Amino acid sequence: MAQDLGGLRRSAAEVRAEERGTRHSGAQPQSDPEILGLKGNHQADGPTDPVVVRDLVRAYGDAPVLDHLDLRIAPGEFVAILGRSGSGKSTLLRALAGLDRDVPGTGEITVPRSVSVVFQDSRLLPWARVLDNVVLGLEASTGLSRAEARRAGAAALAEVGLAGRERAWPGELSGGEQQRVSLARSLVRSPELLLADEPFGALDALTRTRMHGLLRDLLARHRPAVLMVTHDVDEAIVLADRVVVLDVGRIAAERSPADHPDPRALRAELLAALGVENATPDPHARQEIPA
Ligand SMILES: Nc1ncnc2c1ncn2[C@@H]1O[C@H](COP(=O)(O)OP(=O)(O)OP(=O)(O)O)[C@@H](O)[C@H]1O
Repeated sequence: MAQDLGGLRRSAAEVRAEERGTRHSGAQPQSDPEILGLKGNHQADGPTDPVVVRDLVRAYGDAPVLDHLDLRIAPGEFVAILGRSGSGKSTLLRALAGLDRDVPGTGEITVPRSVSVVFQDSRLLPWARVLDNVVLGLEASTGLSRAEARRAGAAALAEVGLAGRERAWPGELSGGEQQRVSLARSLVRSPELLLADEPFGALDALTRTRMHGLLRDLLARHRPAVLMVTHDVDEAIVLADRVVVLDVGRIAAERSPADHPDPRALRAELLAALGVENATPDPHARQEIPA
């Protein structure tokens, strides 16, 4: 048995573990029978439980990529993760998704029962029509009938502005439309936690801005907690309740845009935490983090 998780095939062990509960405890030793993540100390958390990362360590070789990291995400909270290339952003996201079984480490992660992942590339199956991509695995994971799953999938496509495109092939859609399908595929599963790894990183500026508006609307309706990795400081400020800067696997700065008195100063503070010295002076110009 396998289940689709935002485009990822998940093993039976992962699915069983997820059904049992929501708590997993760091990377597993290679010989562990439940090596595939979401294992150990499981508890049936309710829909209002936060995401908790405690003392998380991940390392490739000697150098820690995540260095005793603590992070908490409240239900419905949107946390954006910024950091230079190699600072551990994707490693953190993969740990929360339970996709880092091959990475040595320690620590504890508690996530809600229902987690969806969106990546920079939409990861749609090219040989399946749009609606089939959205509902793939949905019956098995939710207990919906085929007709109910397809109705829910069509409604999700309508929510992302793609009503009428159910029978299109992914290759017939633009990059932005493909990301909309990817969002629909995630949201139709009513996730309590949405993990997004540079979801708009491959889109042009105008499409990206439109996607920001769409995402905000969707989140206002669905209210999952969100952890989004991005290279775009302004995207983080615009979308997130809290912006966290990672530096070599540690939190170097945290800011809540809504509480910050001055957006320009906030931007400058975040860029300074990222080690960007000559920031673009115009706050409306996008500021990407150099590698
Ligand atoms: N499978 C792997 N094997 C060895 N090292 C790895 C592996 N995956 C990641 N790393 C290393 O871990 C560090 C953190 O990687 P990670 O992908 O989490 O960084 P990131 O902050 O997401 O970077 P980017 O912004 O470039 O995507 C990097 O130094 C990277 O080279």
